[in-house]
Amino acid sequence: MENESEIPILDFRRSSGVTLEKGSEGWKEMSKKVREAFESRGCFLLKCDEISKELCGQLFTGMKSLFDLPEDTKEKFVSPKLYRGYINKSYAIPNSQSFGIDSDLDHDTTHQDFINLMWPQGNPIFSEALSSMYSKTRELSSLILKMVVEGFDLPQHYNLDVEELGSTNDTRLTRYQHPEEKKDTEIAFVPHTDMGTITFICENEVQGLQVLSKTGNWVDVNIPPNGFVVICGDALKAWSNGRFQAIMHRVVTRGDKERFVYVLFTIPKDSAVIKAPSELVDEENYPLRYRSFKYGDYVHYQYSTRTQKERLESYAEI
Ligand SMILES: O=C(O)CCC(=O)C(=O)O
Ligand SMILES: [Fe+2]
Repeated sequence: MENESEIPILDFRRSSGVTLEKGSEGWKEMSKKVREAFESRGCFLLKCDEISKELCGQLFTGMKSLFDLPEDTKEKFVSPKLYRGYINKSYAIPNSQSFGIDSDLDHDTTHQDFINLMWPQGNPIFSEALSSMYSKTRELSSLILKMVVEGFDLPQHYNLDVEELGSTNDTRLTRYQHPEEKKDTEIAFVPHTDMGTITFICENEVQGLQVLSKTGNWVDVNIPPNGFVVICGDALKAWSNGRFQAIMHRVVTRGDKERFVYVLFTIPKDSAVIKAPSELVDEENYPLRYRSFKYGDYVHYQYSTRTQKERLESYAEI
C-alpha cells in the first residue's frame, strides 16, 4: 500500500542526470511523473538547479527586514483586491502577516514598485532577489504546465490553454509567528485548497505545511533542504476533468522560530473560461465532471460564501 505520508519527490536537477529539453526522453518521462503526482496526491516536492541556496538566503534575509519595518510603512501597501496588499492577521492567518503582490505578464515592474514603496531609499539586494525568485518560479510553473500537456499526451495546441491557465501571478510573502501564550501546536493557516492553477512554495527551512491524507489525517510535509513544494489548485483540477487532486492543506506553527514563506500562485485571468479538453473526457471512465466556468466568477463565489470543503464541487460539479 502506498505510504499515505509520502509525497512524491521530482528531481529536475541536471546533477542527477536529468535533461529536460522539450521533446527529449527525459522530458517525456518527467512529464509522466508530474501527471502521476498531481493525479495521486495533488502535489509534489521539487528539487531543481534554478533556485540556489544563496538566492533563498538573500530572499529570506530581505523578508525578515521587510516584516521588521514599522507597521505604518507596511500598511502603505494596499490593494483593492481581497487577500492582496499587506495583511496583519486575518481569518485565514490568525497570527501572521503577509504581503500579496499581484502581477501579470504585461506588467513586470510590480515587485520593483513594491520595494520602492517599502524602502524609498532603495534595497537593491532584496529587490534583485525578489525579482529573480519571481522570474525563476514563474518559468518553473510554466514548464510544469507544459509537462501536464505532455503527461496527458494532448495535442500541442493545449499549450495555449495552459498558458491561459497561468497568465497571471500573485506573489505572497508570509511571516508565521507562534503565539507565545499558546499551546504546542497552533493552526497558522486554516485548511484550504488553492483556487488557482499551481502554487509554488519556498520556505526558510522551518517546517509547518501539512496536507490532508486520503484517510483524513494531517501529514507533515517535510520539505528537503533546497527543495520546494508544488501544489495543484482548483482551476487545474477542473481543467483536468477532476483527474488531478487539489490537495487540502494547512500550516501549523510549533516552536519559537519564525517561518518565512515565499509563494507564487499561478492563476488564470478573471475572464478565462475553465473547460476540460475533450480528450480528458470519456463517457465510460471519465464523464465530464464540471461545467465550464469563468475563473473570476468562481473566485467571487468563494469569497462570498467562504466554503472551505469541496468548494469546486459545490460550485461547478455536474
Ligand atoms: O505557508 C505555506 O507553506 C503554505 C501557504 C499556503 O498554503 C497559501 O498561501 O495558500
Ligand atoms: Fe495554500
